[in-house]
Amino acid sequence: MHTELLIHADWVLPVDTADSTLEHHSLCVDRGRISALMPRAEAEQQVEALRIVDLPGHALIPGLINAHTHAAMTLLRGLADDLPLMTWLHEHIWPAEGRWVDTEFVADGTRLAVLEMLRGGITCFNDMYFYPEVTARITAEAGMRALAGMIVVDFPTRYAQDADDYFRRGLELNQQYRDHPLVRTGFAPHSTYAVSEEPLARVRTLSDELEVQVHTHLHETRDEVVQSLRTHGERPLARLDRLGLLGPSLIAVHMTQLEDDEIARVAETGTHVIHCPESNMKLASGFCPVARLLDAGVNVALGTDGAASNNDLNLLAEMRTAALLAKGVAGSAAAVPAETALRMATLNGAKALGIDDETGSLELGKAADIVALDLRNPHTQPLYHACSQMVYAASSNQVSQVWIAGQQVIRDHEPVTLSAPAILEAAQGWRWRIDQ
Ligand SMILES: CSC[C@H]1O[C@@H](n2cnc3c(O)ncnc32)[C@H](O)[C@@H]1O
Ligand SMILES: [Zn+2]
Repeated sequence: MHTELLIHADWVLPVDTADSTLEHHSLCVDRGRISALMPRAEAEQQVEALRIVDLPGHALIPGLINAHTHAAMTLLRGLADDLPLMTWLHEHIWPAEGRWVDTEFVADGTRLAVLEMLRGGITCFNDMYFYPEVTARITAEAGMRALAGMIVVDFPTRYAQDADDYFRRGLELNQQYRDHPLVRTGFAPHSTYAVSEEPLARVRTLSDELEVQVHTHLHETRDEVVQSLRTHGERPLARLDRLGLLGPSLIAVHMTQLEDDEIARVAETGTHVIHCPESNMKLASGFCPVARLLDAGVNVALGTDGAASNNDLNLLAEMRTAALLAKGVAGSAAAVPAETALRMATLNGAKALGIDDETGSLELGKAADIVALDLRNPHTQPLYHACSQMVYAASSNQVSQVWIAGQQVIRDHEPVTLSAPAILEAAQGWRWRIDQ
């Protein structure tokens, strides 16, 4: 058998239905797709490869999927910390964005985010930010996957003047990336408090028509729910339900406030939930009841949120936090075991973004989105269980190789498609411009 690329590793965690950990296995990659997964001994006998990558002491996992972020906000990392959500947004972040966010900001911020995410094993992200056409271009240039958000908010910004303008720009983006192999688009109305019902209804109609996902902040804080009850006499989830937005196309981010009947409704409709544990803790937003959602059959994936509320874009760390926090919230050490955390960071993310036929696991025919972690570091030795080691002990600087659709984007810890020095210099420039 001939293949373009053959990767040997000590462990392969494909995120299959059995949560397998395969020892001494090899992956074949051809024309950007996984063409075989077999014991190394067999591969050495049967496979002739153009390129062989031997990774002793490494584990291979599917590319991580950051299911909620605002990539360009890397340039606001550390600008305003230790504040609750509404103070943080209204008094710091939105004024800074009003003053500074333009196409150059989004290009430089997204490049920094893409560099950080690729180095940490993230191969795909779901983004919500101004100038998504810039985010999409930078991402495609780096060879990374993304779902670029066609954003909608009620207020005018430098990006768009009114609802019609937001929709017009979003739809242009959707057309532009219709057949792109890596970048797709989805609607991204910010929240039920920043987007009124007429544009939300339009999102519903257009997302059905275009068959795209809808990505929104929902039940992030108790205050959001209280305000909605006061103003509309309904909880935000109920408003979206009334507008017909709950369903497998909805990606609901945060969901820290949920009654039992709401969990049942989310499960019944197939709505996806994105858990952002570090952002929720930092902004003191609340705790998403992850174990209860999973028990109810809800697809729960992981996101970092933006770097201004986290303050990094590290999904390996988010996996660990999610696994630990779930145990505390559920009062059960069995809540969110390591295998579940890895699934949430990979296949569940792909399901939420509607791309699980393409990525999210190391299975035959799927795109070769592959991450190799070097587990020979002192803090990941000795090794009893590769998955547990990865979730509870590994750090993102152990990511040594990353492939997306078969293209290597990180080689020996370094980016292949991006210039790190130029990106860091641009970020430094913004730091002095924004906060002299
Ligand atoms: C319309 S572009 C996205 C918008 O969302 C803001 N944002 C970043 N993080 C959060 C969060 O946790 N909750 C609500 N809004 C957030 C970001 O600053 C942009 O203005
Ligand atoms: Zn967010």
